[in-house]
Amino acid sequence: MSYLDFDTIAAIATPVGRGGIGIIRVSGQQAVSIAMTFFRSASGVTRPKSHRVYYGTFEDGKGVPLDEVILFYMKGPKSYTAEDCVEIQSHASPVVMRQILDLLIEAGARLAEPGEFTKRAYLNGRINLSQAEAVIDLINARTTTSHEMAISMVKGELGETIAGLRESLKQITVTLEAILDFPDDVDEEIQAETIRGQLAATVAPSLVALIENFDQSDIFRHGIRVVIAGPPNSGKSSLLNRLSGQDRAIVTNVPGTTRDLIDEFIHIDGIAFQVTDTAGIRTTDDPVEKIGIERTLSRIEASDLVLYLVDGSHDVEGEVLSQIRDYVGSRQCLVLVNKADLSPGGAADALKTEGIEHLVVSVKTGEGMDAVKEAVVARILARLPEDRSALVPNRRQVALVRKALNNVENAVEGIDSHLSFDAISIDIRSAMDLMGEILGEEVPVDILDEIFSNFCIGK
Ligand SMILES: Nc1nc2c(c(=O)[nH]1)N(C=O)[C@@H](CNc1ccc(C(=O)N[C@@H](CCC(=O)O)C(=O)O)cc1)CN2
Ligand SMILES: Nc1nc2c(ncn2[C@@H]2O[C@H](COP(=O)(O)OP(=O)(O)OP(=O)(O)O)[C@@H](O)[C@H]2O)c(=O)[nH]1
Ligand SMILES: [Mg+2]
Repeated sequence: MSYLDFDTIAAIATPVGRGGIGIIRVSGQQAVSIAMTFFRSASGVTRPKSHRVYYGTFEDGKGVPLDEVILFYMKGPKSYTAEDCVEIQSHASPVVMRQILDLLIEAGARLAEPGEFTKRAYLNGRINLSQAEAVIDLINARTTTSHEMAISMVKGELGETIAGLRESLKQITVTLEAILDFPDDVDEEIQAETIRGQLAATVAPSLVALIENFDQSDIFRHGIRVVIAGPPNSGKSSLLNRLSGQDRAIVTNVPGTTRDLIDEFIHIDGIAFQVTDTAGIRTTDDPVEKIGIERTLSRIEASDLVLYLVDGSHDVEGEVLSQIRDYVGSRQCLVLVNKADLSPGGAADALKTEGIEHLVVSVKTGEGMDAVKEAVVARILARLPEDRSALVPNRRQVALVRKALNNVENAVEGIDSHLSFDAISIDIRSAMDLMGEILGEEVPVDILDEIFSNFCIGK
């Protein structure tokens, strides 16, 4: 199917609401004739030239101007969709834009589905599927880090790697077929060794690297889960408020104030964190507080990092100390000694004696808070690949990469256990097909629809 077979679509491409300028986009063979039905150029132009902008008015069916607009024409295939594209730039009044869109539809355009412009760029062969998927990640990126990941994909670097892997697998298949066709002409032992080498030393490690990049960067997508924990009254809710810059959680000097989990999303250095304030951990008979403490403990289990806060103006109880020892030994945990503005109790000394590293802070005055943020980021970055622009597949793609790795490992085992070349060839072929599916060459229609339905209308 070529782009000539598609109908002409139109949509508002900019967010709905009042603003400076809004864009209505039209794509397809009839884009120019449909747009020119209502556009009156100030200089009298009736046939716009490609990659030129024209100033004029957009008129309703009766010749009454709706708005002064700019019309921009990109002739296919040199356009976003690789089809003829016309953009009408109007004032961003929802009323005006809606009327322009309605008129375009009256003139023969169809309202575009979510993601349909990008889908056409893909169907018309301008971009591959992983690039199209990256466009949506780019739009949805909430942090500079997830934006970096998406932009490298829009550029198509992941696609190049996958295409390279597929090419290697194809070479191997060709070799295998030659062996099958002319079994007498080749030394099977030597060929099998060569193929094994390629699979184990090149193809498999590349697939493993993609999976590792996904696993390591996955926390960037949903936000890193930080739990603030510690005994009652140590200043946990105050810390949540300080980090989020909002008066989010209730703070009182009554121990046991916080009962439920309180979540806030914050950004530090372009990284998204989900910070959770929790009920102070202590032995209690209060049934409500008990449930709160159970929730604290299970949230700690699911966290990426614990900020364990103690009150520095007091001593630390033995029970608390042993809990800190447990946490520090078994997970990512940063110990904070709070209330540095008050005269010190024994907490910091007790931790020092135990050899437990900690930061001294005052949530109230803000003292030491920059060091806390730095330490949090350092702990997280330590778990990530050095190369922040490393190629990161998305969830759909990594599932296919995992399957392909499985095939490749089967093939290697097959060679080791002297399986027939026929059997090995089946695994290699299926790995090859999976690479094609990542690039979008053999994707079932329902999966395609699902991918593009995650876009917004006009993209
Ligand atoms: N007004 C406007 N701004 C926009 C877009 C758009 O479609 N319209 N974009 C989209 O949403 C993004 C830019 N992306 C684009 C990607 C490719 C092409 C394009 O025409 N590609 C052709 C020709 C390239 C060339 O002239 O060398 C090609 O790749 O063949 C245009 C925009 C962001 N800003
Ligand atoms: N002087 C001083 N007081 C603080 C500091 N941080 C918190 N506080 C006070 O300590 C008390 C307890 O603070 P919260 O933030 O409610 O403590 P919490 O750990 O959430 O307490 P629970 O919810 O009961 O577990 C409040 O009176 C705060 O104003 C600090 O850095 N210095
Ligand atoms: Mg609290």
